[in-house]
Amino acid sequence: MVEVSNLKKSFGTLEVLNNVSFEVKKGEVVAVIGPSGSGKSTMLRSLVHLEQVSGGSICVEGDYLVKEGVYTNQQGIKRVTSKMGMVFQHFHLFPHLTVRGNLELAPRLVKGETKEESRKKAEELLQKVGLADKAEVYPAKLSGGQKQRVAIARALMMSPAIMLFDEPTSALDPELTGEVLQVIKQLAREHMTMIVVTHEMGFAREVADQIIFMDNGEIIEVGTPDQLFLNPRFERTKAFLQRSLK
Ligand SMILES: Nc1ncnc2c1ncn2[C@@H]1O[C@H](COP(=O)(O)OP(=O)(O)OP(=O)(O)O)[C@@H](O)[C@H]1O
Repeated sequence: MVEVSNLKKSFGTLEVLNNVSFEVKKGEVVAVIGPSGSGKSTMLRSLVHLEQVSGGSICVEGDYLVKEGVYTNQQGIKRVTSKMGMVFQHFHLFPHLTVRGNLELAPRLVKGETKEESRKKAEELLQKVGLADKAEVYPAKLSGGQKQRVAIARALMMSPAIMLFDEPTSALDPELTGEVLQVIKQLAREHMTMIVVTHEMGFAREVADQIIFMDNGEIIEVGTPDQLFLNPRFERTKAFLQRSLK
């Protein structure tokens, strides 16, 4: 469903992605782990064209965003990026809109949905993330966990084929991470295809079909959670996990 090959990206002289390649199959949950600064966010942001890569290919459902370093046209970029919903560490909600307004804006503007259509969908999704009673509330009145659940519902409003999460719980107090992880787990049970950059090792182990371990702009090891957590062959991941879990 998602094929990434030989991605390259530098910021000035700093090489941040060095020949990153991986594949995500339909319905799969892929967790991306690795030390701070290893290029995880940059890789994820590249998929939705928030970063421009200097080489490599990104193909989603057979549609290329970039092929061997050459980007498709504007229309193609829109088509590919609209297949993906992105959730950021810091929520990025519109502060001047209510929860309902945050959810309904893009479907109305981008997809031309009617008020009735977008309202019905917003109500269903707020129910799904446990915030049916917050539709008329402004983001400032919500906890971090609630804001992130709104951000997830907002991304789902566009009916993406794949959801991307960039450290969705890193900005939350520990007692609020559970409610957000529960929503992501529910999506996994519904076979939503997802790529989740995370420092939550327990979550990665429980939910992911594949774990990608990145370090220094490279994918070092890829495997199932059991392989990465238990098999002595995956030495570098294990050393990282031991440091993280201390
Ligand atoms: N816009 C930018 N300009 C310059 N350097 C950048 C920019 N964005 C990221 N970097 C650098 O690229 C490297 C990779 O950053 P990235 O955020 O992708 O890492 P990460 O693995 O997601 O880290 P973390 O877990 O801390 O979020 C870091 O050295 C970072 O400082």
